[in-house]
Amino acid sequence: NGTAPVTAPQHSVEGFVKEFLRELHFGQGVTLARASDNDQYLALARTVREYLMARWLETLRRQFDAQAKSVAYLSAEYLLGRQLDNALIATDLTEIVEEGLASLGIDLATLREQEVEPGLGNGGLGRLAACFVDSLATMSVPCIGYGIRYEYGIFRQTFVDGWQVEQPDTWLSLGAPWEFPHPEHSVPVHFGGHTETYDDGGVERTRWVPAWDVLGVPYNYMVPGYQNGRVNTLRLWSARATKAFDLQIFNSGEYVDAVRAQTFAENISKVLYPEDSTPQGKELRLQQQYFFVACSIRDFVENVLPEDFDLHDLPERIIFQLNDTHPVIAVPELMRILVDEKKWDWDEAWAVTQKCFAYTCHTLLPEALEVWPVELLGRLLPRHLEIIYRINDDFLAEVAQRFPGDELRLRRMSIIAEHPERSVRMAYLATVAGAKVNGVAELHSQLLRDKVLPDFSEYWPDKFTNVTNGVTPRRFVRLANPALSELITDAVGPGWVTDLERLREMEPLADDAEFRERFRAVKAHNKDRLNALLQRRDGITLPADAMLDVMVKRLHEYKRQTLKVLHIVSQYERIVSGELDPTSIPRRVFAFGAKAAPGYKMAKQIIGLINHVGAVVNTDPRVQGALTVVFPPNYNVTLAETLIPAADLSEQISLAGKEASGTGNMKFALNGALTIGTDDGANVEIRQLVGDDHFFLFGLLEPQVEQVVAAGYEPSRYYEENRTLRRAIDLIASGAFANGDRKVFEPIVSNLLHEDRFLVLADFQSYVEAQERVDAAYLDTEGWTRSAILNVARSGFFSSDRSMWDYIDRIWHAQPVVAR
Ligand SMILES: CCc1ccc([C@H](C)CC(=O)N[C@@H]2O[C@H](CO)[C@@H](O)[C@H](O)[C@H]2O)cc1
Repeated sequence: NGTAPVTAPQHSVEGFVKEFLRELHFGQGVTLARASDNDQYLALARTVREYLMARWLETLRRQFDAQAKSVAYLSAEYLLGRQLDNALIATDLTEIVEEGLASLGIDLATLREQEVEPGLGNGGLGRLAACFVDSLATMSVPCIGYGIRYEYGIFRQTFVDGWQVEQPDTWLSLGAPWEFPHPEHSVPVHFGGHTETYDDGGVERTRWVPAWDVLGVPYNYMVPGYQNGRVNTLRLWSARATKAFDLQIFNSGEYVDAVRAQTFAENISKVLYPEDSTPQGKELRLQQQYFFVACSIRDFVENVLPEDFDLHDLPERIIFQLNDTHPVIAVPELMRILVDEKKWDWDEAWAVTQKCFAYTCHTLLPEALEVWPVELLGRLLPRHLEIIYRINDDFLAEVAQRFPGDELRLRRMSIIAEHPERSVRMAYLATVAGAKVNGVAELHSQLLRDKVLPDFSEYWPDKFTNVTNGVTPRRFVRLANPALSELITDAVGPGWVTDLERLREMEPLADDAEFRERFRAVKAHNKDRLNALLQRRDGITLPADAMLDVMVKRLHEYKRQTLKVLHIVSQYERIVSGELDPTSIPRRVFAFGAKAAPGYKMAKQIIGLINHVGAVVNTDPRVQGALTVVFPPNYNVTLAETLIPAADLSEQISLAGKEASGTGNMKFALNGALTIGTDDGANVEIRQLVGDDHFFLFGLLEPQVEQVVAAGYEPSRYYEENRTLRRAIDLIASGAFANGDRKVFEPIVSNLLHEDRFLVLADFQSYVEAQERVDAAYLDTEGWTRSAILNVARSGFFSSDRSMWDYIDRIWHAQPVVAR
C-alpha cells in the first residue's frame, strides 16, 4: 500500500558501487567503458540523491505529523555552491564513494570538477540564505526555503586585457541532477488588469481582474542536515506560459507570435539581476519578486497546510522570514488572499498577517533601499497597491493618535513617499507589517535604529532586534578545509561541526609549539592546494612562502578595494624609488576576487586598475618578487572554498558604518587567517571575541566618520599633507599602469581627490601603519601562528547555527522537530 518506509541503498562500498552502476546503465544509458565524465558525474549525483531520499521523505512525514511551526524563508537569492561534496559529508559517504569509484578506475576529484555551482545569488545576502537553510536542516528545524530558479544565475566573469567582461551563466546546460521538478504542483500567478468592487450578499467586496498570467513550476532541492537523518526542502519557482503554444496563430503562419506568450512568461525567471546594492527599478524585477512570492504563499497555504487548516491559526504554524525587502510584496498578497478570496474582514486579516512576517535588513546604503513608483506598482499589481494604501492609512491614523498634529512625522513615516515621485518605500512596508525587524550585526542593528529607521524605532522599540550573521561550519570548515578539520577533531573531537563553540577547547593549544607546527603545515598544504587550482583554472602561479593577503567580496566603493590598491601602489612606489628595501618586508601575494555589477562603471574601472597595477608590479624586477598581485576571475563559492583556507590575512576594510555585517570576515577567522579591518559590521564582534592582540584594527570609527563628513570632508587635503599617499596617487595619475595613458584611470584619481565618498584618503595613513604592524607580526612566525589558532578557537560564535538559535529565541519561536 506504498506506506512501506523508503530504504536508502546500503551504506557500504559494495552498496554504493551497485547503485552507481545501476544509475549509469539505467539512468544515463551508458556502459562504464563508454561513459563520459559528465555521465559518471550525473550518475554519481543521482546515486547520492538516493541515500538522501529516504531521509527527505521521512523528514516530510515527521514534520507533517508534528504539525510543528515552520519557517518559510523567502529570498530572491540563494548562493548554494556545489552540492556533491556537501551531500557526501552530510551522509558520511565521502570515503565510501572515493573507494567505490576508485575500484572502478574513476577519480572522485575528476567528477567533482564536473559540477557547475548554481549561482542563484549576487553575494552576501544570497550566501547567507544558503548557510541559514543548511543550519536549520542540521538543527532539525522545519523550514522551507522559497526562491526563484533563474535559468541564468550570476554572470560568469572573464577578463579581457584586465577588464571585466560578462558571460551568461549556462549552469543548466550539462544537466541539473540535484533538482526535482513538480509541474503537477504548478501555481497560476496573475498580473496587470484592474480591480472592481461588487456586492457580495450586501457586503461590498473588491476583486482583482488581472490582464495576464503565468504558471509557476516548482523545482525542489534537497537541503541535507549534517549526519542527522534530516533533509529539508528548498523550493525554487520557474515561470512558464499558461498557454505555451497558440496553434491557431501558428497555423495562421505567425510562427513567432505563436510562442510569444511562452517567451514573455519565461522571461520572468530567465536571469538574476546582477546588482547587489543599487536597485535598477526595472518592471521585470518587480514581476520576479511578486511571481515567487505569490507561488510560495499559495503553495504553503494549499499544498503544505492540511486542507482543513484554519488560517486564523497561521501564526502558530508559520513565520515568513523576509530576506531583505525583495519579497515584501508577500504582505499585501496574504492580505489579498484572506480578504478577497477567503472573504475575511480587514482587521481579522491584518491581525493574522501582522504575526506571520518578520523582516531582515541587510544594508545601510540609502540607495540600496527599494522604492517602487506607485505608477508601476499600480499598473502591475493594482489590487496590491490598494491594499498598501489601506495599510498605510490605518498605520498613519495610529501614529496621528500617538503624535497628534505632527504632520512632519506622518510624512516621514508614510509608506508612500511623495518625492521625487509618488512611490512605495518597501523597507517601511516591511517594518509596519513585520512582527520583528532585525539587522545582521550589533553595529548595523544600532545604526538601523538610530539612522535608517529612527522614527519606527522610537514608535516600536521592542520590534527592533539584532541577529549577528553566521556561516555554516559544514561547508566553510569541514568541507573546504579537511586538513584543518582533522587537526581540530584530533584536538577536541568531532562534535565541533554541529557545536562550533567547542572550538574554544582548542585555545590552550595555541601555546603548544608542536600543535603550532601542525597548524602551519595545514596552512602550507592549503596554499599548495590553492596554487594547484589557480594553475589549472587560470594559469596563475603563486610565489612560494609568501604571506597570502586576500580581499574577496563584491566590488563596491564602500568596501574600498581602492584603499587596498593604494597600499600596493605605495609599497611599489617606495620600492622602485629606493625608499623601501624589498627584502626587509615579508613577501606578499595580494589576492583579489570580485565581481562588479555590469552597470556599475566605477566598480569596473577599479577592477581594471587592480589588474593593470598587477601587470606592472608582478613583472618589475626592482620588486624582486616582494609584491605579487593575483586576481583570478569569476570569484564564486567554489573558488572561496579553496582560497579562504589558504589565506594568512583577511582584508575587511570597508568604511565604518557601511558594511552591514560581512560574512567572509567570519569564514577567514574560522580558517586561521588574521583580520586587518575597520570597526564596521561584524568586524567589531570578531575583534571583541578574538582579542585586540589578534586583530589589526585601523581607521575612523563610525561616529568619527559622521563628524568628518559633517565638518566638510576635503580629500585633497590628505593628498597634499601625506607624501606617501600623494606619490602613490601621482603614480596612478601618471599613466604608469596604463602604458603612460593618463586618461585611463583619471576617473578614479579625480573621484578620490574631489569626492572620495567613502573616505579612502582619510583612512590611508592609519591603514598603512596597520599594514606595517602586519609585516612585523608576520615575521614573528610563532606569534602569528598563535594568533591564528586563537582566531579559530574564539570564532565559534560565528556559526550560522548560533544565528538560527537567535532567530528562534528572538523572532521565530519555532522549535526543532526532534521527536523520533
Ligand atoms: C536590488 C538591489 C539589491 C540587491 C541585493 C542587496 C543585498 C541586500 C546586498 C547584500 O548582499 N548585502 C549584504 O548582506 C550580507 C548578509 O547579511 C551582509 O553580510 C553584508 O554586509 C551586506 O552587504 C541590496 C540591494
